[in-house]
Amino acid sequence: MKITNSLDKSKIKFVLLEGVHQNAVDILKSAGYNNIHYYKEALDGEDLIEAIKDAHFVGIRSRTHLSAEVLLQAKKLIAIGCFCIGTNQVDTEAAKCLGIPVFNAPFSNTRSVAELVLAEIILLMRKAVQANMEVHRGLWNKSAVGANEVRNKKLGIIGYGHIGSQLSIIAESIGMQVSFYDIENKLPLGNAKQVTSLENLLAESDVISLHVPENASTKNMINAQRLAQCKDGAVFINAARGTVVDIQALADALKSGKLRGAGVDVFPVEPASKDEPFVSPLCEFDNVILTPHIGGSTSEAQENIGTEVASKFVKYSDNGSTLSAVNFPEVSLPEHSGAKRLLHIHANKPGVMNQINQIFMNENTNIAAQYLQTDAQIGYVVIDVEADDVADTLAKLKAIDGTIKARVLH
Ligand SMILES: NC(=O)C1=CN([C@@H]2O[C@H](COP(=O)(O)OP(=O)(O)OC[C@H]3O[C@@H](n4cnc5c(N)ncnc54)[C@H](O)[C@@H]3O)[C@@H](O)[C@H]2O)C=CC1
Ligand SMILES: O=C(O)CCC(=O)C(=O)O
Repeated sequence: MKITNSLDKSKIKFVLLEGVHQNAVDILKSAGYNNIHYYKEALDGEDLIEAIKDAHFVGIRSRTHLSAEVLLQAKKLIAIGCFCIGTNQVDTEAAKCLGIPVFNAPFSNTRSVAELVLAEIILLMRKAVQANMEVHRGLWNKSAVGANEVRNKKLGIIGYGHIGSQLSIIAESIGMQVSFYDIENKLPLGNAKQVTSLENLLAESDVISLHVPENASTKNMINAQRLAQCKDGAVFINAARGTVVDIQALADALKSGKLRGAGVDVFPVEPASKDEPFVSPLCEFDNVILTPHIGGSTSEAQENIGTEVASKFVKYSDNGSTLSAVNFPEVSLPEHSGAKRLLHIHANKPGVMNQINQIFMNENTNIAAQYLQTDAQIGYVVIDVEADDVADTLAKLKAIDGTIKARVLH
């Protein structure tokens, strides 16, 4: 009989929240994981803790908040998957210190966001958003005043990453002149130009679009002072994160007529479900497109994300690979047929690796391969051994001072 020592696949519990794409479920099932608990909505508070307290893998989108306190209650958690780009809804540092890698899908919905933004730019520049509201109310106000083509207009992109750079290309293809501001030096695509002053970008652009992540440097990056620096009559788009813009300052800039209009997909506080009402000072404006954080919500994007993140779960569960984890030492591993694979996550302090290797020396076990990556806080070592039964070895590894997690793979 083949001894495996590892957890039976049927016992590995996956909790998928926020209606992630069916592809994710299919991929897990085809890899032999059938213990899948699927929720259409986000969960919070006690409901969230109850759902994930004995889960090994948790998949979320942007609405579920996994704080350090919540993670501490999920004692069996092996990995988290954000079925989106942003990982700001997870305390990724706390997860790392608990030995939990966080995976995401860094590209799969970027085209969808860029397309939505482009559509909003055209509609807002044409005043078609107000026109739509007026016609719905029975008002036939046929006018060219304040309506413009986007051809030859200046688009200023803040954050020239995966989304900003794609927007740059498609906006240029319809004749816009693109400049961008980014804290990093970026290769300008097409005829785009990088500028070093955010103030100048705001002053020169007919349209401003934000594509930065949520972090300390971007919190309220667009405030009353920055909005005052914008060109009169500019269009303003935020499909990045709600915390990047002072929402009251944006409402004031719309009320005063400083801005021609805005497209806003993300908000400082977003309802956790469709049962909660949406409240915002932006609701009163006809010249503002408000969308419920749907920048990445297309069939194409969700299907790709479902495949990408579920595949990362399977890879980590079956093989131990942490490639592309956002918070964890990255190890890309070959197959381990013919060997038992032990995974050990530990505090990165002197002596731990010595103790690990000592165990194998004392047992006289042949190490077929060893892979180690560390960062300032943790070390992740993967050891392939030629042995049938590693239950004792695993117990000894778990007993080493500084061990965060240890497991053996199928
Ligand atoms: N509305 C939606 O449904 C979606 C929203 N997003 C949001 O869009 C953000 C951007 O996505 P990607 O382009 O894929 O990210 P990315 O990481 O590829 O690009 C972000 C860019 O912002 C730059 N940046 C960071 N801090 C900055 C600062 N203080 N000033 C100027 N530039 C700064 C970075 O250097 C990088 O080039 C995500 O972090 C996410 O929050 C992403 C997908 C869907
Ligand atoms: O579609 C989602 O759930 C979130 C999209 C998003 O904001 C992201 O990918 O960062």
